Amino acid sequence: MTAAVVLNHVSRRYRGVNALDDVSVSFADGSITGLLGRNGAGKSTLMRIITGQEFASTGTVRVHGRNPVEHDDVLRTMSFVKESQVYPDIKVKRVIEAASWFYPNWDHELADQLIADFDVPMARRIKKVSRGQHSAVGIVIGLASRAEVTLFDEPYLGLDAVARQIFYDRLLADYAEHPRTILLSTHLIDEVANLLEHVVVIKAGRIVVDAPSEELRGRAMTVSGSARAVEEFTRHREVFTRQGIGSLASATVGGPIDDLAQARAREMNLQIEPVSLQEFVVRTAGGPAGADLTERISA
Ligand SMILES: Nc1ncnc2c1ncn2[C@@H]1O[C@H](COP(=O)(O)OP(=O)(O)OP(=O)(O)O)[C@@H](O)[C@H]1O
Repeated sequence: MTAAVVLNHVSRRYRGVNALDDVSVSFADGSITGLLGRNGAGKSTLMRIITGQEFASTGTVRVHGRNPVEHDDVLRTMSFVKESQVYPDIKVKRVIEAASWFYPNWDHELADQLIADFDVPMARRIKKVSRGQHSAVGIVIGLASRAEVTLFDEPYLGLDAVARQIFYDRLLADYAEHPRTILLSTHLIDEVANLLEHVVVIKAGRIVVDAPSEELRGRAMTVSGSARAVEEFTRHREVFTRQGIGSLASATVGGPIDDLAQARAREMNLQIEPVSLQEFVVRTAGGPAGADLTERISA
């Protein structure tokens, strides 16, 4: 698979802050990647650098082989939807119309469908719409632009659960018909877990996980049951966390767990489940509790 976006040894320093620290990563053509990490990890900075809104202090960025800040036509192949987007004080209808002029692959039919789906108030001034409606306008533009590289940075602040599900459904349906490179940064990890083909986790400006989602599913498992059985089963395994209440216990251990061990676990009445993507990210991008797991995966 060819790479649509390639970053090589990119660092971004603000006064006293290393927002990105020697980041080398690529995003494949025709893939949906989750860009995950804690507040302040560097996700937005990475997206701003890819879309030419920010310069890297050092390192190189290429989008389809070219430097986005030097090529206006490369910028038109990218759509960047961010929660903090500021629009001029005009009607929503005009905001969407302006976007349709900018993006060469704009799909009017899809835009109309999304406007109806999200019940976007087209005649209202953009500065007067609700928080969720503001997010919906960004989503309409992000999807209808059908840009070769589409970046969603926490795109749905204020959107209710129904509207978020509509976003996921429309994104998947349109992506299936028109594959492109999609980067999605969000804190609602379990909601998007099934959408993601690839996961990149950033921690304090560094990439600590860069792997296909499928591969992550087996990397850590939770074993639970009687405290004594959990203790015995995990004795010779790598254990990341342990919890216990009375005679019950659970432990997160490194995977995968082979068939023989699975059979043994069943005999001991233990339950084995893969950790959810959200738990996985909490442990890899989190604080001291996740330190061991982080080291293992980034090694
Ligand atoms: N213009 C700026 N000036 C100074 N520091 C900045 C600037 N922009 C970002 N930073 C700092 O760089 C770091 C990374 O910020 P960034 O916005 O990329 O994080 P993020 O992962 O997107 O966080 P969140 O999930 O909260 O949106 C933070 O410590 C932030 O305070």
